[in-house]
Amino acid sequence: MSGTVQPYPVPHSGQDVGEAKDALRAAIRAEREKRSPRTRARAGVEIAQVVGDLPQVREAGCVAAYVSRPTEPDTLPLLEMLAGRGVRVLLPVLGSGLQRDWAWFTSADDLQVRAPGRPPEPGGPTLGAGALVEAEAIIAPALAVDTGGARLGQGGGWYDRVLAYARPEATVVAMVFPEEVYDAVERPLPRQDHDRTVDIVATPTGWTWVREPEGSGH
Ligand SMILES: Nc1nc2c(c(=O)[nH]1)N(C=O)[C@@H](CNc1ccc(C(=O)N[C@@H](CCC(=O)O)C(=O)O)cc1)CN2
Ligand SMILES: Nc1ncnc2c1ncn2[C@@H]1O[C@H](COP(=O)(O)OP(=O)(O)OP(=O)(O)O)[C@@H](O)[C@H]1O
Repeated sequence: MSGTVQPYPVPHSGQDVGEAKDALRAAIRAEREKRSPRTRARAGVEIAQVVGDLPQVREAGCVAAYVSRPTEPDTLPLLEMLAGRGVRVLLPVLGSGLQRDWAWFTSADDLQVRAPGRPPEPGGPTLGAGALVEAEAIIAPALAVDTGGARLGQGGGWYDRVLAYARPEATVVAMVFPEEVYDAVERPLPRQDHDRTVDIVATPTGWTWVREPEGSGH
């Protein structure tokens, strides 16, 4: 057992949804700090298998993904698996602010932290925010996801904004550690109007729909 817990800070009176999100982010980040580099590396290998086997990813010619930061599940095994299959992989580029842009994954060696605190980024030409329309599957980072599709991110609103460029039928897959999947009835994640829901949550141990697939009749 990893010994990690599922934080759910009790909201106090007068706290708004944004503050509740921040309290939860802080608690989940603290749990993430406790995982060893070995656990995180193993999670990366396992989650690559899980996500790589998703039918929506197997069928995709273009996938948008991201380069993990130190406490996130490692995404490099997934990036290399997809590239090895000949899938085109879009990666976030933040530019000087938190601008939303994309560039193609070419190789692990090309990924570099280009500003302190930022995720590693590819060095190739940027393609504009709208390049996301190419992706048939979108793998998004998250701190937590609930079983109703709510996603808690790092708090920049980057994905909430950039998902406006996704094609409507693209499948959005959030990747988290198993303890970060929340029951939408017992422990719903704080949610705001601008929050974009995700379709699938993937962890190193498996994946599940968190939103009814189109045409499921529900
Ligand atoms: N791996 C990864 N890539 C991602 C995201 C993510 O959550 N994880 N994002 C999800 O949306 C976007 C980037 N979001 C970001 C949001 C905030 C900061 C940020 O505040 N950075 C601070 C330093 C923070 C630190 O040191 O930890 C800074 O730039 O000053 C950076 C990226 C796109 N790429
Ligand atoms: N579509 C949007 N348009 C304008 N502002 C937005 C939009 N989405 C998010 N924001 C703003 O971005 C900030 C962070 O949003 P939120 O807390 O939902 O981030 P997050 O989804 O956790 O982060 P990220 O997507 O970067 O991982 C909030 O102040 C919010 O008002």
